[in-house]
Amino acid sequence: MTLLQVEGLTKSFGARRVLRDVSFSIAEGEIVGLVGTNGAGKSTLGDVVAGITPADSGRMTLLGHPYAPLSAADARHVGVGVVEQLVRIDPSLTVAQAVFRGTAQAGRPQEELRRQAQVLLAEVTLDVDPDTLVGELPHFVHGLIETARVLAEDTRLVVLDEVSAALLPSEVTGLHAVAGRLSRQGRGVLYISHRLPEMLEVVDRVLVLRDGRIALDSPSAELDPVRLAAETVGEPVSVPVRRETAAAALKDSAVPEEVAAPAPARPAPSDEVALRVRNLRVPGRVEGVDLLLRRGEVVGLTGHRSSGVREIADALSGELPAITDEIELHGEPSPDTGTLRLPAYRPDDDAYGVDPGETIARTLTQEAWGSLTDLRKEIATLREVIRTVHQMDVKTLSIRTVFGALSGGDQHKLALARWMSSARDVVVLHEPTRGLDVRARRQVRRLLDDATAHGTSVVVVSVDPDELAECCDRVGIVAGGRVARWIDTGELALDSVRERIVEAATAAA
Ligand SMILES: Nc1ncnc2c1ncn2[C@@H]1O[C@H](COP(=O)(O)OP(=O)(O)OP(=O)(O)O)[C@@H](O)[C@H]1O
Repeated sequence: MTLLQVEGLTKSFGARRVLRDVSFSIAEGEIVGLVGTNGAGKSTLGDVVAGITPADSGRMTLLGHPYAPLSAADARHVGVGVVEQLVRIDPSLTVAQAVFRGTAQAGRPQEELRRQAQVLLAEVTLDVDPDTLVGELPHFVHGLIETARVLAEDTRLVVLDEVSAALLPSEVTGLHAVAGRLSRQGRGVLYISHRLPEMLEVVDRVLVLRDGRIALDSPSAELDPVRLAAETVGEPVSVPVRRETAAAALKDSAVPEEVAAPAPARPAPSDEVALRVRNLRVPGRVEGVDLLLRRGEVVGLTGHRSSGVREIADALSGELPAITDEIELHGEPSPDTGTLRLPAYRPDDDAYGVDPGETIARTLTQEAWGSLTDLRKEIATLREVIRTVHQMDVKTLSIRTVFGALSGGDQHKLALARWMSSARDVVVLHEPTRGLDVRARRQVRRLLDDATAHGTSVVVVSVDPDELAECCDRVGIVAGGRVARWIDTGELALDSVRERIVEAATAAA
């Protein structure tokens, strides 16, 4: 039976028309994927379904009854729940309080809530004590706590907005198990994601939102990741390749040419050593890591939450005190073997360290703006802003739009572009393509290409095997505070790199 029927939805923000005549349905027990480029309107559509944002026109029915929620609470009341994309839970709550906040069970005795929370957290594969304060946990857990909260409610339809974006493959498997369970219980799931290969493993059907309309409504069995990526952007997509000729890479891949075009191959990094670290230790957490980074090289690091990968990254950027036997920078031994202070980009940090109320123009020119003294300089600066907005394909009508009104992916792209513009030498990037669509991933790769061509070397720390496969020359799998294995990505097709990373990370866990 049809659970949700959506007909002719439209939605605009000011002059920006985001949804145009959107119609689709979700059957009971169906998991429906929703994909689209950054700013295509996926979250807006999810928010309309979940009562967070009202549509301008159109109608919805839930199990055949008219459904026009006035708020998220209203939607929850009739069984529609949502895990929002950039959810930030009050850090002063305990995990158990967070799971049950706003639910019918909230008033029950604490001990009972604790026990129930434990069961729900296990279901979403979150191994934390329910008494822990939310503020003490890394940001990726917020989405999982919210998912546990949706499970605690008697939900008929769940909107999962990019919950998987920050998760390891094993955690994504856990999330998919939850979606599968909801489906077997006859509930519906609207699953929003940019991680297409993983998404195709769990959904029954896929909707592609393009130019505000449903451009494709197809059973997932008829799609593969590259074809779906091409449908998402409405043109052939580039298949990233490195250190081999682009044409050869495409010839060897199983992807038909009408949906895939090769990206220009990046030059191989030079032999010059940019950074060599011997025997890096963080007592009790990192056991002795040797790291060699050549000039212009991109090296990935990944591993399970308790593997020590985060600690290695924190030691590299000086957030954790580390001990080393030797640090060599550009062939010169560093006199100070304990101090590494590589600049690090983290998308979680205070929403990119950017004021969401500031305009795009001001965000991108934070320093230059205040010091501008002549018109020519001012024009050149604004040109540069417009160039970046175009280059990163940010969907906005004006550079005076406030940063916080941009879609999640567009915010991330601009924040990264701003950060990379001053990146020099050796830097650490955490999850540089998280939440980005296939075209935006290519733009980030171009940012990396530009930076590495100018001699910058990059350490990418990531949970996403596709991101690592696309961006890195080598990937280190971390386990037990050491790099257990290096995977050289240069000679391999993307799919095999991805497979090897997942396989090695699973074996090392
Ligand atoms: N409250 C708002 N005010 C103004 N514009 C908004 C608002 N919310 C969304 N928009 C605009 O609507 C468009 C669609 O945004 P939405 O967040 O739905 O995109 P999305 O497909 O979820 O993107 P992403 O993949 O980047 O998360 C964007 O251009 C965004 O700037």
